[in-house]
Amino acid sequence: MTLTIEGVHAGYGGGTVLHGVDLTVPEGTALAVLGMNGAGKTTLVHTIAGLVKARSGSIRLDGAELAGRPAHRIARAGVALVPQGRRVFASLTVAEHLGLSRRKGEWTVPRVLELLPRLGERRTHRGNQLSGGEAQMLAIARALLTQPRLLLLDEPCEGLAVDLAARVRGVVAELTRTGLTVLLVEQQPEHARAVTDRLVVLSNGVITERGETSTEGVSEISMFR
Ligand SMILES: Nc1ncnc2c1ncn2[C@@H]1O[C@H](COP(=O)(O)OP(=O)(O)OP(=O)(O)O)[C@@H](O)[C@H]1O
Repeated sequence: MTLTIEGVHAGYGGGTVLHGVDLTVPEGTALAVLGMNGAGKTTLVHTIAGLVKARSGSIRLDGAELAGRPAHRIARAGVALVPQGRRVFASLTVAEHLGLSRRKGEWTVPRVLELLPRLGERRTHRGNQLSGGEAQMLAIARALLTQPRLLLLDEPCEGLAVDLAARVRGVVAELTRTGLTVLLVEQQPEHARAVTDRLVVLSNGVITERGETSTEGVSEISMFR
């Protein structure tokens, strides 16, 4: 499904964090949102998921307006968020997590475990027994079992060792190949380049750069703004 965001303002209490964000992620492509700490990246994905209310503007999934809908209805429309910091339950096993998240659809537990085999080996482990990389894989698995059409990933490689971060990026790239639409929040341009088609830079709640991730590298992004 294609995500189209136009003129979105959002914030907390009296403060505004997003000052008119516009972006499009065509179906089956991946867009990276880069930006410094505090730029508003998490606020943006939370606003898409309905966890933060858009004060104005439009957020559409294949033309259907999501802005103003409650989070559970946005989830039902096909939007899944893999939150920053994974948020797995310490006392639940991997199998229990998967059972809780499951909805009927093309992403079955066996299919998810085929994509993320390490989780299969860790089925009986509890959340607090998982490594950071395993917890991240579990967070992705949970999101997939909700049968998303748009996957929002908030800094999935944060805090992971280099090899595990590369594995997570490989999984994200694989998901895009299955036709999922992906919006990836990343701090590091070279990580974004490995898995996304395009990128935007968010700075103080506005998009200041837009580019394509070329094979020559993000330092030579072809600007199309
Ligand atoms: N729940 C909240 N209540 C009030 N202000 C918040 C809340 N969450 C975030 N903010 C503020 O909104 C601004 C943007 O934060 P946000 O987490 O969206 O940035 P970010 O780009 O995701 O940063 P990071 O890379 O550190 O995760 C910051 O000034 C932050 O302090």
